[in-house]
Amino acid sequence: MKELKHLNKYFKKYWFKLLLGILITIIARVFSLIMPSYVNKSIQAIEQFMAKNISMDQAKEFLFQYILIIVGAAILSGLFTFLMRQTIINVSRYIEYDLKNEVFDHYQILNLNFYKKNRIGDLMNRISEDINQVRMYGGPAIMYGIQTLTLFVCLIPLMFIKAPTLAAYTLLPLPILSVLIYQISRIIHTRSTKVQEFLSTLSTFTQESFSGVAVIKAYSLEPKINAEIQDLAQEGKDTSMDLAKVNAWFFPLMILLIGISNIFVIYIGGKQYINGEITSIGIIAEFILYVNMLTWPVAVVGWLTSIVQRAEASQKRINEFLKVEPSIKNEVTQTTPIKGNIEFRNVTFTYEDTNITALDNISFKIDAGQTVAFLGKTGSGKSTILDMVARLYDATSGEVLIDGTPIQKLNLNSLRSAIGAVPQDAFLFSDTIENNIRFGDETATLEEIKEVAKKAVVHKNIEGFSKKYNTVLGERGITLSGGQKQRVSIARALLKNPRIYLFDDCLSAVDTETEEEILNNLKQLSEDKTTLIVSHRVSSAKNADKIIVLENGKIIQEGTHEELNNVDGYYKELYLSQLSEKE
Ligand SMILES: Nc1ncnc2c1ncn2[C@@H]1O[C@H](COP(=O)(O)OP(=O)(O)OP(=O)(O)O)[C@@H](O)[C@H]1O
Repeated sequence: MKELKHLNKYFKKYWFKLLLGILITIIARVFSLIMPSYVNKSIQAIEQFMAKNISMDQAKEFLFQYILIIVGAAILSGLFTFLMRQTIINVSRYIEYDLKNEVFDHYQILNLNFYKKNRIGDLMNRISEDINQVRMYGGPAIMYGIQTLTLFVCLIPLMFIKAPTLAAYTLLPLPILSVLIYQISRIIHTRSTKVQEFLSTLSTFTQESFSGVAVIKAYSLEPKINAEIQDLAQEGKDTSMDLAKVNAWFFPLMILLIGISNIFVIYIGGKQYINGEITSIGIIAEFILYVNMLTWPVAVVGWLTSIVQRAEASQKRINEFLKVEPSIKNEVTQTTPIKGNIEFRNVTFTYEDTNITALDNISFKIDAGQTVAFLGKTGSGKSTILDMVARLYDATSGEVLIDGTPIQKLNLNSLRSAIGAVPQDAFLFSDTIENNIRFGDETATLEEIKEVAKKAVVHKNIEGFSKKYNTVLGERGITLSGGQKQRVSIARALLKNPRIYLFDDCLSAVDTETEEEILNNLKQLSEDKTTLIVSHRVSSAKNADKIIVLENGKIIQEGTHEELNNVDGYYKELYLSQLSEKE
């Protein structure tokens, strides 16, 4: 129960509803207890009439009264049962909602490293399936727990007062039932976990098959995929059959044990009646009803134990993630305006997971408003520099300064709001093109969106779609070409109108003419903004105020296009080779 303590704050938050729910549960159970004793009384009235102790009219009157009480109690018990679900189950839904928000908010503050270490499927499972298991503890477990407790506390003493020997025999098989249900629940749990795991494997496999359908078709992999799916389906069938087998035991066992208890009541009760130890057959009827009322709660004791165990295991998995501290924290509460001066002072950065030193003692300065291009072979550390400016990572040693202040001393939101980043692999959401661009500025009008799309040279493409800016992208909509995606992504950054632009190789998929046009537009728009451009093309870099060439995380060349073109080295070679390619 240690892990489930995490939920106490939510129980405190909803204490009133919870308490009300518990009270209502008790009332609902107490009303349901009225019926059996009035069934007993009704039979006794008939016995009295048969023994000619009371007249027909008196018997009818008694029966009428008792039936009214039984019906009244049943209605009230039903009404309170309804209210019980409305309170306790609602509380569990509120807790589920709060917990999902808590986990999601926490996911959002965690850094990229966290997402690299954990699989998306696992993140999703913890926020959906695990929270659902925990909800079972916060709602149904409490509700059935209180119900069972109330029933035990009220009913067992009542049974012993009415007929102690009969009570003892009636209750005898019930603990066995509880233990059996507990054992079965445990087996069901293990097997259903296997089914869940299988479903997760199956959905990952099918999702990948659909996403990679183009590759599958191009390489004629259909037979191979079909064979794999068949193996998976066979495995799925086997695990589901295992579960079905054990599930099939649940109700027959309950019915068997109820049957045994009923036989005890009839046999022992009958003998006692014959011996004159109990006065009326009504008591036997009353006890049969008690047995049936007790069976489910007794079974529930076993079931509840397994619910609590599952919830504990799930909460443990949730807590594992909740305990992960973000390595990049916002330590500054007041906003910090950003001008756009950037300085790297002896910065070294090693990726934790791969141990690759992407930047090795790098130093450079960029003044606000300058445009700087980063060139270098693949894997030389260019993207890492941009990620560090956006503080997606902190330096392993050395310092990154923005406007002369160490980056850690800036408000993280102020910093990120001042940055318009276009990543290497532009990501667009399954939404309209208009909304995808609007991410840059939620308040922008369609006209403003069109304006930036024109600057990113994608407006004409968008106008070419039948639904224009209303065209839905992604799974349910059309797929943009690589170059169109990049340009929509640039439009999004332009709309943000930030102090610092980070363009990470974002023109790689557009032809050189369009690249030229976009670069000219960017030049005008980013006149007073600090602009960092990562590229493999000299054409994207040559107009920059400064060009930095990297190799294995070190700066090997630095200067303007003219300066670097006058010395032998990486830049000049690249320029000449790209020039001859163009010709
Ligand atoms: N998230 C990451 N986790 C671990 N290692 C990484 C990560 N990102 C990059 N690296 C490694 O760091 C080094 C520098 O990568 P980086 O992406 O900065 O290079 P790049 O110059 O931008 O390359 P490209 O031109 O291919 O985009 C590479 O060796 C790469 O494998």
